[in-house]
Amino acid sequence: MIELEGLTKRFGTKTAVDHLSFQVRPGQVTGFLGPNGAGKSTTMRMVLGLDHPTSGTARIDGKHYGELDEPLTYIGALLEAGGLHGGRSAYNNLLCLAQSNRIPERRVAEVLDLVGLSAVARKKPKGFSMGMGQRLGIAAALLGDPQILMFDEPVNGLDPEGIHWIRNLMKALAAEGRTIFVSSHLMSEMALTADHLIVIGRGKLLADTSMADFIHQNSRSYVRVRSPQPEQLRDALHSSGMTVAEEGNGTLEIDGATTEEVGELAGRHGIVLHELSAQRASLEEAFMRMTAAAVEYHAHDANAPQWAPKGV
Ligand SMILES: Nc1ncnc2c1ncn2[C@@H]1O[C@H](COP(=O)(O)OP(=O)(O)OP(=O)(O)O)[C@@H](O)[C@H]1O
Repeated sequence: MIELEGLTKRFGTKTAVDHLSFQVRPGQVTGFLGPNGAGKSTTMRMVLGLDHPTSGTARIDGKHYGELDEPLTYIGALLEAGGLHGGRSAYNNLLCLAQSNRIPERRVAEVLDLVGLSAVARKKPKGFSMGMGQRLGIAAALLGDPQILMFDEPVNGLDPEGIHWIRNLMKALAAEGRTIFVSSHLMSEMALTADHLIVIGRGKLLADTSMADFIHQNSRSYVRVRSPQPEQLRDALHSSGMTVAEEGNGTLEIDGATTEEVGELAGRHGIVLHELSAQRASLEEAFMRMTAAAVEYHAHDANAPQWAPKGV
């Protein structure tokens, strides 16, 4: 388990992480979400003892990272800036790490096989594609067979096959009872991967919730209907007590109704429909609403937050 208590980091006058307290539990994938610059990487770096907190603590199974004997056997991490040696073969990179953590050499071949890099084990990572580099970083994280794994934006820049592979790997590791903590700035990606969500904005905790609750609370369901007789349809819907919003072009949105109810009502009144569909507002929209006030960089002339995926 990873435990944060009042974790705070200031860089000069800038507060990157602001009194964060939460726990990351075993047996599930916990998504760590927030806009660019929210403080996700800084938080992860403090968990790994790479940045020192201004105040507060980050503990791994009750200990600071520096107090762990052979830390790779407790926690493995894939950070954005990979720490691998480009001029040394993939195999030798992992072998160095294994030796400094008293991990048996046979484990190097095992993890290379696990991530599908056995065929290029003797090649140097400087010639690797982005996807192969990510796989090698994951092999390094898995080397000590740790119970806790932390991935910082692992799908950035990957092709769909690579994204699919990482997603399934994280789920499989969680199903083995491990603690998986993965950061992303994309709600849509996390919706497919995480069981639990921690959302931050400007270094502050905004939500700590199960994915199921987040979806339940934030996804609005409604019926969309389009008719060449919008006035008659609106009056019929109103008189049956439904809440209707007009979207232009004869399109109406009805909250809390089913397509059956709306279709049958239109039929009873002899109203022609050109569209009748059940809709669900995207989680990305809910996430953007939640973090809008906490987004660090806004677009110049729009109210919408700047939300460009990194590396795109
Ligand atoms: N070494 C540093 N010196 C000064 N400011 C820093 C440093 N590291 C991070 N920051 C600032 O702290 C804030 C949080 O950055 P951090 O990289 O942790 O955010 P993030 O949520 O991981 O964002 P991203 O998704 O862009 O990586 C940002 O404003 C960043 O500019």
